[in-house]
Amino acid sequence: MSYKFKNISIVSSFVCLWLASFLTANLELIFGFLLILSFGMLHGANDIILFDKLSKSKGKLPYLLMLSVYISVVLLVLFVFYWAPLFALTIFVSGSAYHFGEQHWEHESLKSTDLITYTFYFIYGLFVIALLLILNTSQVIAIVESIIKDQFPVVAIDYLFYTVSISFVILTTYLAIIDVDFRRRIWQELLYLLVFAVIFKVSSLIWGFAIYFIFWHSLPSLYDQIKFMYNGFDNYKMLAYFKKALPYWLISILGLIGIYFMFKDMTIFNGLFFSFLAAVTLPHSFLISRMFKQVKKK
Ligand SMILES: CC1=C(/C=C/C(C)=C/C=C/C(C)=C/C=O)C(C)(C)CCC1
Repeated sequence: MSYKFKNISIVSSFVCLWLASFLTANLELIFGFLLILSFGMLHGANDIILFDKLSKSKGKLPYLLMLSVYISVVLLVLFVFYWAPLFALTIFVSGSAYHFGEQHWEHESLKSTDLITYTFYFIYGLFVIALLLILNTSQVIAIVESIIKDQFPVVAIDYLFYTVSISFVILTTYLAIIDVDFRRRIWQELLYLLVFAVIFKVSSLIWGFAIYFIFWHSLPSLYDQIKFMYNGFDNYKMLAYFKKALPYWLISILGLIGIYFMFKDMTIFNGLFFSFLAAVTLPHSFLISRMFKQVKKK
């Protein structure tokens, strides 16, 4: 993550942690969804424009073609969620893990092979997700069971957490041995992980997820995307990004409001919401990874 953002992320996290000390569970849920639906969704709302920008370097693609490819991928993921939900959930969590890790570490240019670097992105992201899940097991189980429409054992989350923790310790130790810069940074990064653990433990699942997702992922990603799309960052460029994103964002919000009023049950809504999030996250993770690679080539 660009270091410009670290201070904003840390201060915002502590403000939200302080809020958690007196907000009721219901208010945490409302504010959590407000954050996810605003900045969280916004950071993915320009994916089609990003697709355009990434493909332009190779030759122009018609807008309708890109839109159709994008919608087909989203529908395909939703279809897999319907037919093989556990498989789809596993792919979603794995893709998200890589995506979180890449956003967090991309700016650090680790001095290792591509394979180790990409594996580290994945394991770091999965460690953050596993931490969130193991500190909120009962709420997670309710949502996962609503997605897979079957029982889900708590031990699966325990196994995930312990396996990922061991892999994370091994990889981190290895990188600390071979890379001096990484060795210098790692204490600060471990401290952030401790802050995440406190946030996830004290907050409800959605509030804890929202704090990480917005302040440690979406805002830094928005900054990187604006810099990439407009060759720099200032208030005008930010506004231009928001204007472009507005129609896509509105369509998604209206769709989700529709789903909420169709079911009016928070557990079913959570299940559908995460399936929807997964359907847009997989193409999003792919596009952002391509964006980072293109920036590196420049
Ligand atoms: C919190 C949570 C889950 C994981 C959500 C993830 C991993 C979201 C990732 C979103 C991304 C990466 C969005 C785009 O940038 C589960 C496992 C569904 C269970 C219920 C609670």
